[in-house]
Amino acid sequence: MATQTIQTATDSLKPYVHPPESKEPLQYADLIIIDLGEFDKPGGKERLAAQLKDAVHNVGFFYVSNFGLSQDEINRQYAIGREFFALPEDVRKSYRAPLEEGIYNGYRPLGSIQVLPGLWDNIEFYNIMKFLPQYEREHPEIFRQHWSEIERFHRHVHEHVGYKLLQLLAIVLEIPEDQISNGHLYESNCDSGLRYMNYRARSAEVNEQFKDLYSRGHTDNGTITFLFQQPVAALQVKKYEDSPWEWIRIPEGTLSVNIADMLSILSNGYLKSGVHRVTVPPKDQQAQDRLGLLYFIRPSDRLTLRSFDSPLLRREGYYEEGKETTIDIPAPEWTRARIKKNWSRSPTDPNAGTQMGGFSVKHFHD
Ligand SMILES: O=C(O)CCC(=O)C(=O)O
Ligand SMILES: [Fe+2]
Repeated sequence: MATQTIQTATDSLKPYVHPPESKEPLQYADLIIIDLGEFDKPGGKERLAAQLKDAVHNVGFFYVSNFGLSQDEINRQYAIGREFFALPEDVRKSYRAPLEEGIYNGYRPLGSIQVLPGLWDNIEFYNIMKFLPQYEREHPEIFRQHWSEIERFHRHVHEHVGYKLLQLLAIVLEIPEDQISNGHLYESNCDSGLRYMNYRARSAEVNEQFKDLYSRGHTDNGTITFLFQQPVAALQVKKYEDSPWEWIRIPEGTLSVNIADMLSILSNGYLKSGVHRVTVPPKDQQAQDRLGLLYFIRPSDRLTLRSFDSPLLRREGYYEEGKETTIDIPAPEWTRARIKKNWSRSPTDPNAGTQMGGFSVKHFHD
């Protein structure tokens, strides 16, 4: 995607200005940065894959730089999100997604889920699924006004950033380079999408009741998650089983990436689904709402849900002939089943999870 300024004379979108960073001394996680500018250079992919190997096996989180979107292009998406969340609640709710079917296409209202028993979340988001006829639905004017710009952004994240990372993972696993990306083609059926996300600030008393949590420790559904840079600290990662929760500070010009459950399932746990949670921001940031921008890549019905037969996994003892994981259902059904579960699980169930096709994932890690 070109880095030209898209603002036109007729464009009424007011620029988005991010709030200042926290001045508090926070323990930030040290994560590697993968420079996608190297990807097309001779030997570049192989060098990047070698650099990535430890992070995707042991941590599940890393950053990427030079991913082909300018700060201006990203900030315009934040500005669109800001306008949407400023709409009256009844208008936002009139675009509700079919959540009970496990589909995030449209609005997910504030307070949909109990974080702790009796305590409803302060999260709302709006997802735009792929720009394909099967995902069309009514959208608020603010999105329609910028529809082609959102489509370019959406496709770029999926087809350029996403495909490249899925190729690097295939190189790490020593399987054909396009094997994973072919199961995630933009034109295929899957529930990937761009998410504008808003956490409404709560009072100090309410934060205390929630044990300072915005969302509990979890791994993500789907294949891979991208989180665009913004300065309000709240996301924390648990790098290793025995490490403390550390804050994520996404450096300017980088994107945070986490490995999600499907890659962990298909690699029999070799690829680590990154464990993270969202807490109340530090004191100097907690009075304001927190606007986020994310893109979720989910597996398509073209992805065969069978363990990757990878020389690396064989060598490392993660693949045993005859004991491969095989899930005999289309991948989008798997990811929808997990979302559906959010509407039926009990907030007091510490072992909430999704089981299907002989495989299960835990919903909480805290
Ligand atoms: O808002 C964030 O920083 C992370 C959100 C998240 O973990 C999620 O939506 O799965
Ligand atoms: Fe998450």
